[in-house]
Amino acid sequence: MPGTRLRDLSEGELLARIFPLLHGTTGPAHVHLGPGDDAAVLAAPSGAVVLTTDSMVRERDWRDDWSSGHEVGRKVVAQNLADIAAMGAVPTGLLIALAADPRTEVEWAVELTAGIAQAARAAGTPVLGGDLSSAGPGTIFVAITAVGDLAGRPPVRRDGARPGDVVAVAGTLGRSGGGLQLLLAGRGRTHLDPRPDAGASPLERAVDELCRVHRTAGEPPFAEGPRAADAGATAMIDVSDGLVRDLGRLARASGLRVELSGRALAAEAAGALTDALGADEALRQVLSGGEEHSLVATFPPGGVPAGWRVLGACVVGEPGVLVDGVEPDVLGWDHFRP
Ligand SMILES: Nc1ncnc2c1ncn2[C@@H]1O[C@H](COP(=O)(O)OP(=O)(O)OP(=O)(O)O)[C@@H](O)[C@H]1O
Ligand SMILES: Cc1ncc(C[n+]2csc(CCOP(=O)(O)O)c2C)c(N)n1
Ligand SMILES: [Mg+2]
Repeated sequence: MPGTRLRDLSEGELLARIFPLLHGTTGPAHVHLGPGDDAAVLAAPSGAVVLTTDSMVRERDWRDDWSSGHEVGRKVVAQNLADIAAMGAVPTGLLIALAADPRTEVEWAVELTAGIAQAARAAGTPVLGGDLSSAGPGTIFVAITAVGDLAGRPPVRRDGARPGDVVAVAGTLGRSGGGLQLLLAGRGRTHLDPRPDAGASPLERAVDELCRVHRTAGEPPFAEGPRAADAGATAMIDVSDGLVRDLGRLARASGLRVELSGRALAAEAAGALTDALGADEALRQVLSGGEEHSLVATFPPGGVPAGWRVLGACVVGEPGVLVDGVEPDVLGWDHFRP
């Protein structure tokens, strides 16, 4: 029913459109009760529950002329699953809250739910329920709460890094931030653009890749969180607001300085990012680009798991992040001081 708006349906009618999309996510045995009652009921396999919430707001976290509802759904799930992974945990369930202007097309809410369900299914995570509310003119607010389980592992916190530990990353850096730069500059690719065909130039393919990561968060390395925990990670965080800003949080919590290698960072900037943005802006995005939800962690020397790339080390010193001994001239994202 394209053109039908939320105000044309009752809450119950909208839920009747949404529930079938979630079928197939609620299979796991630890789900005692899924959506439909006042609350869901989950087993807590290892006696501790990991909880996080992360939301997206139209115009602040996405724009309808760039991203589809489906892409927003995938991205808001990725943000939450990355926070669960960054504790060394695996996700066991998701709750969805949606508040939207009644003029919003029903099709958009259905697409959002389909995107959420696709990402939930890919991660083997049940959608347990949620809430609906209306919002003021133009406003759409999507919040997800994620539940996770540590399977007996101790949580990997931000404050456990020790001098001498190695700093390493799983997943890419700067791609989402690079995509945002391209979209803001009018050089980006939106959900409305056709995808480049096989004959597209390397530049077109690079632009497409960066914008796709911006619109969806790409494929963050969720499974690397528990893997890093098992390998003895001493501290971990997902990169949501930019490498320097998020590592700065880890450094301050742990009371030490993180020294990054300019050479390692230049290697991160090589490829699609440099093809699309040039070397200087590519490096800036590696340092400051958020929303890609890669994982950075600290490991005792010799303990870096295969597939993680070393970026630097922890040393005794004033808490903060330096690149080749110099404080980098980047800020990263802050919602209240963009
Ligand atoms: N409104 C709030 N009320 C209570 N606690 C909050 C609130 N907002 C954030 N926090 C808590 O503050 C801490 C830092 O929040 P922040 O959102 O920066 O972390 P995060 O979830 O890792 O970030 P990101 O969403 O960027 O990955 C978290 O422990 C979070 O639970
Ligand atoms: C329209 C539009 N303008 C700006 C941005 C950039 N942006 C929004 S939130 C965020 C950091 C992560 O947030 P959180 O810490 O809440 O997970 C960034 C880099 C965007 N995505 N869309
Ligand atoms: Mg986080």
